[in-house]
Amino acid sequence: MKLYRAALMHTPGSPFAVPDALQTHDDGGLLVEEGRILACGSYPDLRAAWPGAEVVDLRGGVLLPGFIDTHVHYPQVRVLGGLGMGLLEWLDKNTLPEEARLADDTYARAVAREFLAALASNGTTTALVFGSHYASAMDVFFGEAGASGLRVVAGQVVSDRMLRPELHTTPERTYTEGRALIERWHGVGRSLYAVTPRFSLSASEGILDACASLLREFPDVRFTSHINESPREIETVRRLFPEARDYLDTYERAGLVTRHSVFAHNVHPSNRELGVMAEHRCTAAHCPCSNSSLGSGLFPLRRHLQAGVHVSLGTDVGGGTGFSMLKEGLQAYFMQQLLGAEGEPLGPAHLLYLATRAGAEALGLADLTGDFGGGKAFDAVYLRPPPGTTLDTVLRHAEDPGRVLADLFTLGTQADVAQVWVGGDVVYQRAAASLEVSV
Ligand SMILES: O=c1[nH]c(=O)c2nc[nH]c2[nH]1
Ligand SMILES: [Zn+2]
Repeated sequence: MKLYRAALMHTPGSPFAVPDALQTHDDGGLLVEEGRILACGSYPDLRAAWPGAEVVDLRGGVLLPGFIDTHVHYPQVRVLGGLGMGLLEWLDKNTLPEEARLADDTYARAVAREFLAALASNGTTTALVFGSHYASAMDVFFGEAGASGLRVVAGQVVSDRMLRPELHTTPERTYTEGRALIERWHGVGRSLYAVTPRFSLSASEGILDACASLLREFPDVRFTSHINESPREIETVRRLFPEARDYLDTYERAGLVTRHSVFAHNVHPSNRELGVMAEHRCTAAHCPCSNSSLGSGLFPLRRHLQAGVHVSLGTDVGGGTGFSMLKEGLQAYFMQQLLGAEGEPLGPAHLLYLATRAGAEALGLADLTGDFGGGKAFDAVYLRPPPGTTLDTVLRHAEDPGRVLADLFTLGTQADVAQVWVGGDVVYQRAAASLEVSV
């Protein structure tokens, strides 16, 4: 049994629903046994109640629940930085040529390792991962994910038009390859499967129906895709699906809008779409860095909240600008500021919730991860800025926990991530002398 001692913060509830959702302990303790949290509270109280527990002294930094990235592309890590393009040009010129390279398993393995290492070193402990178009690259990915210790929900991406021929499949292969991957990987270790048509623009009704067959056969499997990202994309989908009422309807008619569905972007939804998303309790994964970089638009967070649609956060690497969920939270804040009177004012508790607990809820994993509640897995990120950095200076002068959290989102980077645990296992440790001091 270990007692981790640090300043700690988490959001067991939603700050969009309750005012005191942020819980903090300046001198906090987390009691952990076999990777599970037994108790979370003030260190002196826990120390008195469990005097025999081994103390891991992490004072000087802040312990947060591990970040949960609900939209990030495995094959795109090497093509980050493709600036100056809108979505469709960016896919065509920057991204799809790279995705085609994952046909080679050796290449795919190197990319998978880079991708998983980047998640862990940024403090992300769970991710909903948009996969590769190639089934073999997904076998490689799930194998590497198991070795990394991270929680991943991932699936083969399927498309049968409008991309490039080598990335296209058929409804039959969508079903047979998807089924084999689910049987091999869903529920194995910390991995789960997500059925993943790329977007309706690149998927015929046959492909969407094959996806629906997989979901009917494996009801516990998750679903993810893109929606309502850019005006040109939306217009193309309208032309491709003349019968559909709107973009969501292309998925809805196939039976793909469920509690297990996570739709990335949704920057330009209609009120009807928001109503249907709320009714089915699915999630919009907001990706503010990607929306800014690709010029997709300003996410209408308030309209989602007013309609009752659940919202989580995603980095959308490589349309986004990196793996940091701290940066993503800050950009979400910026975008609401830029919306003026239509923006939803976000405070540090909202940012932490969006980067952690909201993702766990989106993925149906809130009983397992997303906060430090008793019985949950010890999935955590320890942020400790190197001495002399601006964040280090600012934190020394922060007057209350809310301000500490705001400072972490404003100034925190990958360099401030000192250690990361999943289920009590260390999955990342910054190169330096060990930070664990047993007393
Ligand atoms: O941000 C995005 N990244 C992608 O790779 C993609 N594919 C379809 N639509 C997309 N949007
Ligand atoms: Zn995406």
